Amino acid sequence: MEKVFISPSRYVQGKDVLLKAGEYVKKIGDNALVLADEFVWDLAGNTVLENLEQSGIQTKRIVFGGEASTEEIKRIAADGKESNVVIGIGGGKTLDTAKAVADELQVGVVILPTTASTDAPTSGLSVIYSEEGTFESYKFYDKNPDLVLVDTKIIAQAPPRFLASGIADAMATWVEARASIEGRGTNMAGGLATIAGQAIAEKAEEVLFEYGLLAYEANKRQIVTPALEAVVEANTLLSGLGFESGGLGAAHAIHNGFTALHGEIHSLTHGEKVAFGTLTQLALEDRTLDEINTYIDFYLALGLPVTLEDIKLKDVSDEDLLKVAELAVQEGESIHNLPDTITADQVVDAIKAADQYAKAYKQLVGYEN
Ligand SMILES: NC(=O)c1ccc[n+]([C@@H]2O[C@H](COP(=O)([O-])OP(=O)(O)OC[C@H]3O[C@@H](n4cnc5c(N)ncnc54)[C@H](O)[C@@H]3O)[C@@H](O)[C@H]2O)c1
Ligand SMILES: [Zn+2]
Repeated sequence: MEKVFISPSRYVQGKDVLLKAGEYVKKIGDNALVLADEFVWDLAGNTVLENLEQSGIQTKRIVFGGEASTEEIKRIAADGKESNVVIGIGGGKTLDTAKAVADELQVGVVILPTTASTDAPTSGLSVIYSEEGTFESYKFYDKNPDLVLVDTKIIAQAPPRFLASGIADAMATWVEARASIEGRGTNMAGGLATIAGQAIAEKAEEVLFEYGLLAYEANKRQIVTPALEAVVEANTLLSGLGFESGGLGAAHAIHNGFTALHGEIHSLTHGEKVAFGTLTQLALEDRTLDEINTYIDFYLALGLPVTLEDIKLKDVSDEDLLKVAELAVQEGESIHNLPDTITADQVVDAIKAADQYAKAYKQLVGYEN
């Protein structure tokens, strides 16, 4: 199989870069379909819209309903017949929907994340859910976004929980890419990982261990610091390129399985569920005590969930865990990139092991919730 590496055409990051939206977007299109949810329209959308109009770009304002579902994509695409560029402003689901609409209309796409909560901004794919929020599929595109514009001032003002979630999503990147590379798995670009894909995934983890906690503190004070800039880049660019061109493994497959359960687990962010999925993958892979404890310790410092209780599954039944595991090992899931053949039974045991290891660690260090 050949090696493949893909990426967005342009990535711009810095304080107040949203105020340059018009300047950058006009190189891509002059008639924009602009998508954000109600909250993000007030937060940043209206400012961007004004800026685009000042640059002579025609705009159409769309309110995103909240789920990256096939129905929502169709509804929005029907409004975009005259547009030659789609702009998504907000969190992962808005951005995924914007990419899908742009693909449907076969026009350019610009991504303006207002949080660093996921590595969705740079990828050439969307994660599609049912209207009820259950994972359905990955939808792949011919190209990645034309432009990703990341305003660190806006991100510094978002809740720290979002940054921590993005750190968790980005911490999964190297754990999963390493497993996929060891298993000669297929990356999200449809090939083997390049040296670049591998190096970028590995660098994401290095930056996060070095600056993650400093950035989290900066975010609590809503300030932009070099550490925050580094972590926003690690969560967004390094993790985005790293997972897509490095390869996914078990953590995301297990996350996808969890989305099928009902109840309180739905109040968790994508990154929070991925954090537990990552600990589960480490247990599945037979990593050492030291290595596993390093991750648990880092996650606890960031307020991330590490046990089943933390992900609102304290009393989960074996039947539900088996359901999660069966979805995680279904055909086409990224868990099959791992070197060994993984069964649902092994996934159930790994989930319980991850839960138990974290409980033991909390007890060891006298951690109190
Ligand atoms: N396509 C990809 O490559 C990829 C990668 C990772 C994750 N994802 C997807 O991303 C989704 C998760 O995204 P998410 O975690 O960003 O959640 P989300 O998109 O579901 O929700 C984000 C929420 O945060 C709010 N928000 C946005 N900016 C804010 C700000 N600055 N301050 C306060 N609130 C703000 C929004 O109004 C929204 O309610 C999942 O569907 C996941 O599958 C996709
Ligand atoms: Zn993710």
